[in-house]
Amino acid sequence: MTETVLKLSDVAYQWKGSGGFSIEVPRLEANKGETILLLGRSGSGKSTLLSLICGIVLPSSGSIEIAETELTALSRGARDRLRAEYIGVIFQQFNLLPFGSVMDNILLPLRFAPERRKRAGNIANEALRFCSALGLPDGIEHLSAEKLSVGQQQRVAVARALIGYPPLIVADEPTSALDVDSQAGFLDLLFQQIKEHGTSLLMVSHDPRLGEFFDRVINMEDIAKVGRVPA
Ligand SMILES: Nc1ncnc2c1ncn2[C@@H]1O[C@H](COP(=O)(O)OP(=O)(O)OP(=O)(O)O)[C@@H](O)[C@H]1O
Repeated sequence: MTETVLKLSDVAYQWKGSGGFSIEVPRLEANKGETILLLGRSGSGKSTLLSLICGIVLPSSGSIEIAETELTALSRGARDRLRAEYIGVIFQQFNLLPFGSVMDNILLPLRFAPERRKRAGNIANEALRFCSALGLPDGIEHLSAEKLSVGQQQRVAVARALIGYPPLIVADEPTSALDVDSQAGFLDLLFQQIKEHGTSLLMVSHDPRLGEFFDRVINMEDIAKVGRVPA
């Protein structure tokens, strides 16, 4: 039987306030090991959908299951723990702690996720293994994140998302700052790592050219109905 890592049914959400953006997603699923590119124009609700999937905001109705756990039934603290255990997140701006070392940054999600920490084994060795697999230079683990180039920050963000092998990686336009060649190189590295571990990937972009790298391409307009709450 196919394992479902992510399952949304009849999800509805609206940002507060008059004229607030509203979104309805009848159905979205990701299977174990599946890579999905979610395409949509600016303002189509891609980041809002990722915030729902990550449990940062709660839908007003509907169901969101992560690794077969119903996210909407959990308290805020329990949702944060679920996210830390089961989802590796790569943000658009990478969100590294600027004064933390590369090692601190990579190990950060494990602080809040005891199971994931256990899965990672020897965590310092794992962090170094990811640095090397992602083409980062030896010794970089001691540098503070603010001293890194954009490309290096991006690789550290990937190592941080992958450590401890969460079953789902959620990435919000991680290639938007890169030229086309660097984008392909970045996706190669990311895919090598996730394919080895049967990790699922949901990546958001507005660039349809990236579609060839993914098992499935989904357009926001095909899965979501969006609008504005009348003022
Ligand atoms: N924190 C927030 N508070 C209120 N409204 C918000 C908030 N974040 C997003 N929105 C609303 O949701 C709409 C959709 O934004 P969202 O960031 O989800 O789209 P997107 O498809 O990710 O866009 P982009 O490609 O430009 O990042 C926006 O037009 C905005 O009005």
